[in-house]
Amino acid sequence: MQDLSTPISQIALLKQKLLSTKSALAEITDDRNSKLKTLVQFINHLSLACKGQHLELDNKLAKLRHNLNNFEQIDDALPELMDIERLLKNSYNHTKLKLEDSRQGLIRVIRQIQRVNSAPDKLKKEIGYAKQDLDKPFHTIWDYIPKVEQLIGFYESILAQDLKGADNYQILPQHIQLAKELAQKISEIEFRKEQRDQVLVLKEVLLSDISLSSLLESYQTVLCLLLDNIAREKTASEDFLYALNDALSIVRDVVNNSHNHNQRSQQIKAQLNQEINLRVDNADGILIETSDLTELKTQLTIQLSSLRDALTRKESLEEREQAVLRKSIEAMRKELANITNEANSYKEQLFEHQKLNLLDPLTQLANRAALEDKMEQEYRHHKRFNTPLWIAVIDIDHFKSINDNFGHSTGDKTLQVIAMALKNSLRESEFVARYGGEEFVLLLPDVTELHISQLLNRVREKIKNIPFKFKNQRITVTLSIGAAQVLENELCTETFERADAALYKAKNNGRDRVVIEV
Ligand SMILES: Nc1nc2c(ncn2[C@@H]2O[C@H](COP(=O)(O)OP(=O)(O)OP(=O)(O)O)[C@@H](O)[C@H]2O)c(=O)[nH]1
Repeated sequence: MQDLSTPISQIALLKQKLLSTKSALAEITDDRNSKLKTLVQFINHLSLACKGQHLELDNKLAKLRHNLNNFEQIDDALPELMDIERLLKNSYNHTKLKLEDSRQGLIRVIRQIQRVNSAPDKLKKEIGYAKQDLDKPFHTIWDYIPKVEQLIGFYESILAQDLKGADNYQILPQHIQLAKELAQKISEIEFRKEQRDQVLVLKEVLLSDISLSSLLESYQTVLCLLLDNIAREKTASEDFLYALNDALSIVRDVVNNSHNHNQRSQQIKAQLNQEINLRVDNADGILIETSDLTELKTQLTIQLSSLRDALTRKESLEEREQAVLRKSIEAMRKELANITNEANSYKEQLFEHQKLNLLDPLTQLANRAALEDKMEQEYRHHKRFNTPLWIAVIDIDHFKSINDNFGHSTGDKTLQVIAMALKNSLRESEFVARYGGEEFVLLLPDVTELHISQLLNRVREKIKNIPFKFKNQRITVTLSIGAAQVLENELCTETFERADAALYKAKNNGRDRVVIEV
């Protein structure tokens, strides 16, 4: 009998082996599935990461994602994976080239930023470090983006810095000088009453810490004010011309009417004269031809009556003529009177304007233009009669500190008081003008060398003794004065320069003094 235990045990063994093989297979399948799942996830993430960079790569990844579920083995995906690997490699090389281009671009930009002088030192240092950082190549786009952000930051800082100082940034000494000159010019121009407040504010702006934009605005405002005045003057001239034209048209019509009327009267008069002559001739004929006295009387009475009638008509014609003539003359006289009035008021306006153009509006002293006229006049007189003529240039000492400490309008009032005092300290024949700012000029004819110093020191003392009180503070205002006499063969502009040089000496020697140039 055969031993049955062996096959049974073999079957059991085989069964066991089968079971363990099954479980190994299940393990392998699980492992494969889990790897496939990981691969699918990886491909998904890769697709997402690469999306939009390379169309072919996008398509290949999408296809692989789809096929992975159908592959029996991962190995089946190998050809596609290799293909994708090739594409990824190409894409990486391309990106590397692009990144290198961008790095060079950033180096160029940073060099430009380094040229901006207005950047503060700290920022310049940071820019220098950033430039050194750019020496290393970029590996990914993430190396590139922070650098771009850094550069934008530099630009922002520089821009903010420039904008902060933009208003004052470009104000240069020559702009401040321009502002001062404009302030002086508008002080010399006579503006209309309603413009004066605006001009005062403008002057205040021009003489304080002015920005470039305010300077430009001030120029624009002055220009507008002047254009407005020119337009008004033009309108006034036009009005006058229209009035003149109207008056002339009326006079022309009157003359034409009276001429036409006169012609008609002449014709009627000629007819009347003819008629009168005819009546006289008739009377002559009747006298010769008629011998019968009664008949003669009758005929002559008829002729005389006609004659009287003609004469009466002639007389009334002449009266009418006279009346028309009187009316014409009256109309013309009236128009003439109107136009004379218009012309007078226009002349007055012009004269006032001319006068105002020669006056300094703030101090009401003669202005620089008037000084030049007067200087010419005095110079001619001096040449003709060989009389002495002195020019003195006066400058208020430390006037800026009055403006700075007490305000511009106090400065203006001080100028007005000093101007009045200067005017009052001179004789009728002497002349004072505001030359500009805080400078005045005196023309002093007929003063001897002996007396000039005395005269000018008296003026200086007079101003020094004015009890100015600003903000409850007693202030003494002093003058420096330089003077020179017109020499033989010297132009008065040359004398002026010598007087100005003397003033300079007076300032340098300590102010509050008179220096006579000899
Ligand atoms: N209030 C006022 N100030 C004026 C006018 N014109 C000029 N100024 C001011 O006069 C001052 C002149 O100043 P500076 O030329 O420096 O001379 P200063 O302060 O008088 O000093 P020294 O002449 O050296 O003694 C400036 O501050 C001008 O703004 C004006 O019409 N009104």
